[in-house]
Amino acid sequence: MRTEASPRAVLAARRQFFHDGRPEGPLVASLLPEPILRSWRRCAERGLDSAALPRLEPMTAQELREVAERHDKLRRLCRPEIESLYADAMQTGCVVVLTDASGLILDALGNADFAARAARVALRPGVEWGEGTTGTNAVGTAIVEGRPITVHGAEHYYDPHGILSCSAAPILDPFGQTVGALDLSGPAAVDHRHALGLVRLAVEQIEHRFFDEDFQGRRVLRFQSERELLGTAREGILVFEDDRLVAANRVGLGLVGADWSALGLRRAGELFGEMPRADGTAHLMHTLAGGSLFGRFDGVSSPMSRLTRPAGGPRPGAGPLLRPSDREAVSRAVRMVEADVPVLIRGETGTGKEMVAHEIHRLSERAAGPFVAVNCAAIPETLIESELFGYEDGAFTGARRHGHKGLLRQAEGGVLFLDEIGDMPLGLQSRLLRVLQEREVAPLGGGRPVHVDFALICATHRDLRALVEAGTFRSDLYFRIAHYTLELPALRDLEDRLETVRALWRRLVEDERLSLSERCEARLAAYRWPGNFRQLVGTLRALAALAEPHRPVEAELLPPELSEMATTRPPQLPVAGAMSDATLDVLTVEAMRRALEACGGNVSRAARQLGINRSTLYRRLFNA
Ligand SMILES: Nc1ncnc2c1ncn2[C@@H]1O[C@H](COP(=O)(O)OP(=O)(O)OP(=O)(O)O)[C@@H](O)[C@H]1O
Repeated sequence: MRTEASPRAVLAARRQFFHDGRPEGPLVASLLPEPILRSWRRCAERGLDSAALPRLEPMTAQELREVAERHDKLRRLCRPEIESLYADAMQTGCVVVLTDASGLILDALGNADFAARAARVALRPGVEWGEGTTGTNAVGTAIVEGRPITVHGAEHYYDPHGILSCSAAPILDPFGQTVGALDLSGPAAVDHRHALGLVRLAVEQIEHRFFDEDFQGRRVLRFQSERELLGTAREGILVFEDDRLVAANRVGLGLVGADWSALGLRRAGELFGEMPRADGTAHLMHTLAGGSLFGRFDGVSSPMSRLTRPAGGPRPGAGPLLRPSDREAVSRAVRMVEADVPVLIRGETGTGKEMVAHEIHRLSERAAGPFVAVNCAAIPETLIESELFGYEDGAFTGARRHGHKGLLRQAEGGVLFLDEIGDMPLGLQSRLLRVLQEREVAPLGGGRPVHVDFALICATHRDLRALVEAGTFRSDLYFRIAHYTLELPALRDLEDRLETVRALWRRLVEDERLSLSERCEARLAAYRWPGNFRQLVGTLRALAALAEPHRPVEAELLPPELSEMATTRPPQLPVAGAMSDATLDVLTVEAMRRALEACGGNVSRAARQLGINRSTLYRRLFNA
């Protein structure tokens, strides 16, 4: 990843960037590796002062113990690699560092002399090395960039960190979520040229180990182009359930030319000509793209125990992209949830409210409990009460004559997510308030109140305070649920839209041979995105489906409407009634989207299925 820059060149770039106030100066762009420059820009935009000391909030020993316990599985899975890197670190005067997904150091072991010096710049357990707080550094920047990186000496954002040379790689779980980072750090004065390679290999082993633990007895395909690599950490792994791809490692996705967005969408038959027999022995197999591989299929699917993401997090490969400031807000929200304080998420449609709620749940100590999402605007008013609070046997006749536990009780031990809370009818608001105060639910039909234990996250695109003033939302409920409000900005309000477009592309498209041209990126960044992240993600997925290796997607592929729409009002959904042209249009485009999704993003196949040609499908999806 790192293209070498001499220490002197970095110092010159540093002078120009930080001291001469010329961050766009020619030296900066020509002398610095691109990921470092991107990171400096992000830090500068956040207002971090490179000459100051980073603001640190080390944890108490008790807090650290609790965090370590929470990450017990990650630490256990990483132990063999940490031990072998430790031996190396002792000799080369380094420390091995394991962090969680936010960059919080869980373990730091190695050479005592260097560890003591490193501790002076707070490279020690209990301190967060996320890029947002600690500036450009290998751990934080690897997590933000989603790939391994070395940050050497003066490439660090903060001056005092110039004594370090660090190489880190993010650790991804089998669903493509970053769960931590592994780092090897040593003194900048010493050459650590093998550090990045060692860390990468170690992370490959760790990611491979996830599959021994979580997927016993599942339909796991292990494959490689050479038979000898089967059984090693270099083997590709894909896990199927009901024939659908549900988990993978990076090697496996790379071998079939897919990325994390394939999880949950692609079927085995769309990847391979024929699957090998599930007899645990190696067979020759062929990808649909014409490649030959050796594969071994293990295990059988058990229909009784469905595989769900551990902790019920967001759909694989589609976890939220969080800017450093959002990440901090999410960390605070996690602490709120853990302290049983309700969290309110506010943002326009498509800004990621539900994804962020999932993320808060996933990171919280309630992760092992359920995540129950209720869209208050989607359930008919006549049903919402019984759906939420449940009902006793015999409370209703007909189909609902048998009792129902209710969604509040289904969230027991986990998180209840009330989406569009602003649409909750007033009468129900009083009942909800009572439940929150008394922590008890009384089912309809006169059942005994039952104690409930759930954390509450609410979301809305409305201005709840205005609803309170208008008398349609209870003020006491508002004050109960809005102790901590997390605002998700509209995409058009982000200053770093270009960065966001690039970062999302990197997340969605694992195949590094596919890219967007600069003009295309600029057009995407300039657009207003009335549908926010949802719309941008859909657009990038469509572009990825059209992209060809080593040929950056040109802006010409974007229809002119994309930029024209930027200055117009967002299109209004048609009102119910006669089937207007606009309604037909919406339905047509929806059918196209569904077909594209069903075909795993394969535009040609979706077009064939719909009986239209590829360019029509493409044009219509973009014009939507
Ligand atoms: N931060 C993000 N990173 C990556 N993708 C995102 C992000 N936020 C949203 N998305 C994309 O947008 C889609 C919609 O997100 P989500 O349902 O969380 O939005 P929302 O704000 O709850 O929308 P609505 O108000 O319409 O329910 C997601 O499925 C995902 O593809």
